[in-house]
Amino acid sequence: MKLFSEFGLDAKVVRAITEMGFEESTPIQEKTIPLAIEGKDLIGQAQTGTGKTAAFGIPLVSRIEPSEERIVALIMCPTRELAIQVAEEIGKLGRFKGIRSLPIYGGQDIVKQIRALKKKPQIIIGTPGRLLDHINRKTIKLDSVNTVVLDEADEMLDMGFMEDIQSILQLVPSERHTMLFSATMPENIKRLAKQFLNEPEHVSVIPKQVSAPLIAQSYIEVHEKQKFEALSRLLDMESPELAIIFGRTKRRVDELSEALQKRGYSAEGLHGDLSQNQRDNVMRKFRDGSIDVLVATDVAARGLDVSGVTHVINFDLPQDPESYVHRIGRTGRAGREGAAWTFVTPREIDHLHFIEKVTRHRIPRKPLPSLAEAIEGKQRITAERIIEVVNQDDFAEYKGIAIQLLDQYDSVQLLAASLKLLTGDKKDVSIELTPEDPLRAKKRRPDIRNSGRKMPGSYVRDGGRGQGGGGGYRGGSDRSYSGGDRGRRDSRGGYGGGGGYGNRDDRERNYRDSDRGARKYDDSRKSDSNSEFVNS
Ligand SMILES: Nc1ncnc2c1ncn2[C@@H]1O[C@H](COP(=O)(O)OP(=O)(O)OP(=O)(O)O)[C@@H](O)[C@H]1O
Ligand SMILES: [Mg+2]
Repeated sequence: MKLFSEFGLDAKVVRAITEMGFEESTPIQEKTIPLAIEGKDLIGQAQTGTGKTAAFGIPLVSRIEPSEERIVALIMCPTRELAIQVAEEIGKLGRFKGIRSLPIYGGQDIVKQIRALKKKPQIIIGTPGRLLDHINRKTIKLDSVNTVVLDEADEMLDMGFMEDIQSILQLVPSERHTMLFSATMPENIKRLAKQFLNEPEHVSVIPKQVSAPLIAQSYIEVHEKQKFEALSRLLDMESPELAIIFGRTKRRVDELSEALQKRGYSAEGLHGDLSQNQRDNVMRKFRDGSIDVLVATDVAARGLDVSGVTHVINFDLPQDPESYVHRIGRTGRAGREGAAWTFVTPREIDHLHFIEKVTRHRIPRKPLPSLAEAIEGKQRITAERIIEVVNQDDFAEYKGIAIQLLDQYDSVQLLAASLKLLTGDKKDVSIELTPEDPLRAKKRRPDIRNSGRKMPGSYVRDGGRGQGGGGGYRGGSDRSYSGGDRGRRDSRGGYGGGGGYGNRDDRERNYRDSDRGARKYDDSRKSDSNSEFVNS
């Protein structure tokens, strides 16, 4: 591995990297930094949590002069939380060099953003909806931009964002340096991406499996109605430091976070219908550990980097393999280990197998945690908490009563009773969640398989391993999930008006929310699509 001091970077940038605690580059950083500094267009693919942000951030801040007063670089991200996080990292990287960067996202006061833009940032990190809004207001001009990064490129170029991205890129001079990054890069997206790139270099450090290797993956087969019980047992048994639980819809997230709170877990929900203030609060609490459990829709699936997340639980199976890879990738980051658990209802087993095939990773089945395992887990945690307090030795004022109690009762009895009290069992609070319909795998039409057409859902790596397979998922190129159901996006809250920006920048999957208009798919996409999955 190459040390950051060996890249020939500006000393101020190296100092910033060192202060961030990085010494050695990760593989994607080692490969992309020199190319990006040269100004080479590239598609960078590497597993979740392997430092793609710095892979584009370091060359970006290296190439910009602090005296520059125009916007020269644009980074686009699919969600607000990610834009904020990436801006934070870019800010740190450019700190000593005096590079000015600014996040621009929906839900935040636009007047405040306009004021911040007057400070002449050189790098804008934004979500497409709000960016377009500023462009229309002429508060952001892109005619000096010479570098564009699409973080989570496959998500950004997927149908829900394509039009916005196209409109934005049309305003950026074509003489520019463009870089795309993601942990997943389906072939059809790669092809599409080439529209925006100039002789791109493919930099791929995806070894055998697409998902990150330090994540222990398991699934539990469970009926819809047993899911909540399974979840609370799993949380008790595993006692995560921090956990993210993914639910399929916003309603699910609301109900689930409320149910968890009732049962005594410190949980809150995150989805696109919350106000930006609420979203910021939830993220802040999760990042500083004031809550242990974040319940979220796919709005939290991509890019978020919260240290201490030891567990990801898919309460509902994700719609597609990419979503699975990104969701579980919220743990097992930066060399740390993590655990990912997925609940699968009996009718969804085929869908799980599809995810396994595409991600090339067999997910072992585990039994539902028993009540005994759950209780044992909870007791262990309470005992650990007591020992922690004992070690702190800061309870002198309790010693008097302890001596009195020990005079009258047996010590084991006393401690067991205290443990029971502290463990705080709230199992008797009854919980009722609205059931979600299962995801179903539709039978693949045999003519597609035999016609020599490539199969969907491929993750062909550069170098072409696995090319040309007739069957299976390796040789394929068209990713096709759920024809019209995927890619619905929030079309409320248009532009122009002072308020009411809605959540245009988050493409959340509102499968069941009928108040959202499903976006029409264009014909080329349709003909690409074999409708692998339908959403019942
Ligand atoms: N060279 C490095 N040494 C140590 N830690 C690093 C290094 N580069 C990045 N990190 C840390 O690794 C974590 C993951 O980085 P980052 O969020 O950029 O991953 P990513 O590849 O973009 O993941 P995702 O696909 O989920 O978006 C961050 O906490 C980051 O600070
Ligand atoms: Mg990232």
